[in-house]
Amino acid sequence: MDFDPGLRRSHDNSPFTSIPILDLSLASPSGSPESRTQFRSQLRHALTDVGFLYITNHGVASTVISDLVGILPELFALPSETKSSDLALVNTPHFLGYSALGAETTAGNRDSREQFEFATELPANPSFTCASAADNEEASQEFQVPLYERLKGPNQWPDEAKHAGLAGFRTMMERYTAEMTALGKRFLKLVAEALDLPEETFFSFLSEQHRLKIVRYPPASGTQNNNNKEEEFIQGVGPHKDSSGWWTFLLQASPPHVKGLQVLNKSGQWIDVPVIEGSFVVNIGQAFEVVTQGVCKATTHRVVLSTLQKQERFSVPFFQGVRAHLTRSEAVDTLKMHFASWVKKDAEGSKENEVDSPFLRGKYDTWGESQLRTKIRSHRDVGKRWYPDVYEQYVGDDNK
Ligand SMILES: O=C(O)CCC(=O)C(=O)O
Ligand SMILES: [Fe+2]
Repeated sequence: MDFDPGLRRSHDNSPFTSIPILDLSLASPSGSPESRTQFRSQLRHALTDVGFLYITNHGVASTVISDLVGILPELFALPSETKSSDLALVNTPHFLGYSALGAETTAGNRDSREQFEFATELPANPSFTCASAADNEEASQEFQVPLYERLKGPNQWPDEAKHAGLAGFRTMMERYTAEMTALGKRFLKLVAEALDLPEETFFSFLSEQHRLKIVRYPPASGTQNNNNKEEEFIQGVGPHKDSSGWWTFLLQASPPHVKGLQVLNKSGQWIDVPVIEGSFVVNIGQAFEVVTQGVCKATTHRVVLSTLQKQERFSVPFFQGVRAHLTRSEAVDTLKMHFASWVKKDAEGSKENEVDSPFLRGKYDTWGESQLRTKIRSHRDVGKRWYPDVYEQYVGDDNK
């Protein structure tokens, strides 16, 4: 299927002022050739000029979404002792579990959110479970498995028998994870096509483990002097590019009047990403930017909470996992030839396609190790307890 190469020049240099909405039903194999061509060109624009888009008619059953959205308040209503002790992130080496409000900082400021992290349910690697067996066979095997494999493992599930409101939670989450895994792969085929690549090109970059966060932003309260008459904004999560996954599929799990998510355009304006019911917000992660030579950008975004709105906000980002043993040279070289002409065209007179990524700048050759470093640096209690051999090294390595 050849695509008009002229469209490669369609890079529109004006900054975006809204987020494109892509109707996945247009891309259906049973659709007309015209609608599929139209879809490809809209998707290409979103990929190369925005880095963010909504998808509608995505095929995920609405009950799978509404069941999950309905149960989220119950999850956060668990006693704080249960959240911060029984389900705490520090309980396991997999960075799965609960982080309390204020535990995270982004862009130098404290975020105002609490969250549970879950992932595709996987068994813990057996070679890491015999910690003290220094001279037996299993222990010698331990050295053959990279430490980052320890990021994979089982979830910490709340006890549904003890908390009636959470009945069915695990089933709902597993169903949601399976649906998002499948949607993610369907979507990557469309992305590959829109970039003139064979449809399965991006599958070889994926991991078996995808991660999801369930996030709650509490209602914002203003400073005492202001008496809440003037609008102030509190940082829900500070400006960042998504660094932990290949692509992010975000469910804004609050009603449309609850605002918060914003995306930065090239002129430095923050563009609102309002809730559109029945949609997912989809955005590019940094590894994808590296592999596409900067043609598809990971775009900066943030969540701000208005002191006038005073409403809690829920969201569920699904981070499609990147294969942990992906090396820097593989990431950079695999599609270099394909994107070379795109890069040249866009680079005329500008440095727009230069990629600045912690993975490329860092000392560690694999994606897994670079992720492990980032996670240990942001959750030092987990690092100290479970990764004592590399803790000092990672914490001392700033990689600015
Ligand atoms: O809560 C949101 O809407 C966005 C969250 C986000 O950007 C993230 O966790 O990476
Ligand atoms: Fe994000």
